[in-house]
Amino acid sequence: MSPLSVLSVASECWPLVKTGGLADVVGALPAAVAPHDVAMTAFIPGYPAVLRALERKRTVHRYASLLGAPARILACRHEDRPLLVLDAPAYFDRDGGPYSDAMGRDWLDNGLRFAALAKAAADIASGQAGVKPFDVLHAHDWQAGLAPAYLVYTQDPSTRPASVMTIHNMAFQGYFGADFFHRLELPPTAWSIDGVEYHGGVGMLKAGLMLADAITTVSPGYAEEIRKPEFGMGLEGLINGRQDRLSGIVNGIDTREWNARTDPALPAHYSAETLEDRAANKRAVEAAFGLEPGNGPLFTVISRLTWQKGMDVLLEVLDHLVGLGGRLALLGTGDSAIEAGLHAAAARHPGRIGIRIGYDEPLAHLMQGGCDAILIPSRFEPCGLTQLYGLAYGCVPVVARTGGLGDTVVDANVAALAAGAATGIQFSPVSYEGLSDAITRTVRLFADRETWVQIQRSGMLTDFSWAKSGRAYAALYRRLKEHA
Ligand SMILES: Nc1ncnc2c1ncn2[C@@H]1O[C@H](COP(=O)(O)OP(=O)(O)O[C@H]2O[C@H](CO)[C@@H](O)[C@H](O)[C@H]2O)[C@@H](O)[C@H]1O
Repeated sequence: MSPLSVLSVASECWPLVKTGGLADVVGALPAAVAPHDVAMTAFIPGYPAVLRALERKRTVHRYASLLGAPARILACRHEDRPLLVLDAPAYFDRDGGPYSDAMGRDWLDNGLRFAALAKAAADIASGQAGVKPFDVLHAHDWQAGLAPAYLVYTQDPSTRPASVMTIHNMAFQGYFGADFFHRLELPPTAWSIDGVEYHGGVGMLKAGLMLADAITTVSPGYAEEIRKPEFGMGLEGLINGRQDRLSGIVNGIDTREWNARTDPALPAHYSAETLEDRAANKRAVEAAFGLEPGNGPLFTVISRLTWQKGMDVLLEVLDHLVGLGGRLALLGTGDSAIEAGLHAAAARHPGRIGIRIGYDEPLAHLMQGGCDAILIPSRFEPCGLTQLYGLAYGCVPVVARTGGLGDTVVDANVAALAAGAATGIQFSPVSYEGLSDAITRTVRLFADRETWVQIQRSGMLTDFSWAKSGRAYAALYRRLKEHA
């Protein structure tokens, strides 16, 4: 059996470019599916940092005009895997982040930038951009949402590859006005409710969900939730209509990057058998955040500071957390009102609450390796990775019972504790009462050392690697190829 070839297209890919969990997953997938005879090539935009980081790039295809601007497809190897990059200076040669300028303002032409990525992906996957055709095109989130549409409307149906659309976050849909349609170089038939049209404009995620051969999301729990209006964000009707194409495959974590035995960001390495060695990491977190020592749990939060992540509710419970003897080390960026609230809380509780506004990958590793519990009060969470990193590092997750959080953390209820199966604390609803009760439970459990260590160990011994999910993606690709 020859390996199945898959082109995975996304706007982020760890370690080259990352703003959130999408990058972790896109970066880890090629290695996850490789043992199952799937050869995956990632395809990402040529942001300046990406082009700088890559060596020995060769041009495999040139566009005089890709949706109006010249572009090249570059091929290279990165971390021993094939990688394709869209070098289109008019779209991607800019300072700032992948989606916004240095001030955090979204680029006005984000629709066109990522439509160009999607169109190039469809050309590559179909063998029209200087490389061999692929069996399957796997598109991630709205930025790649038009790729299945370009396959359907611009490629020969008898030879085009199968497609998968993965939802990492339904809240971002890539919606643009009707005028935008004329920039896409799609045939008029694409302007239809069964195509890219959505509420009188262009829906990029909607197009992918409507036209891909299969839809996945990143946990079974979220796959169920998005069928309901509270979570479907307007797309629940479409999702229900295509339910036979939908499945939930839970994210794994890259156990080479996240390994407490070897992590270069940790002053002290440890395992489930040597948890006492974490103490040195805790001292390092306390020093980094200006925290006084204490007997209660040291909580951490590593998050985008947004409504999705329940960070407004976190602000409400901070006095309660400190009142119970807890401390908090928080790392994040996001809404300015939430950042201001955190600064105020840190000023009220010096030595008890320390915050770092910004993005810092090594610090995130240290916090998982030194703090006692990670708070994740998300209102919705397609999968969530920080609870998985917490499990792997003995940093007990305290999570809202939603989406992938509910699927991956075993609540420390009486039965689970008796069975030695508990790995964290779940709570519901995401409100002052819900979260403050969860913090109270955590403080009590933490005081019972034996029980706490058992919870930490059970988490660390859980299999959160990509093994199972890599197999599930490979099986899906294979089914699609067979039924193409
Ligand atoms: N300030 C900071 N400094 C350093 N690191 C930081 C950071 N803030 C966040 N991170 C890191 O960014 C990642 C966040 O991943 P999540 O899965 O928790 O959420 P996100 O909403 O970005 O992802 C979306 O996609 C992923 C992938 O499918 C889903 O798991 C998730 O539910 C969905 O919302 C983690 O690796 C975390 O450590």
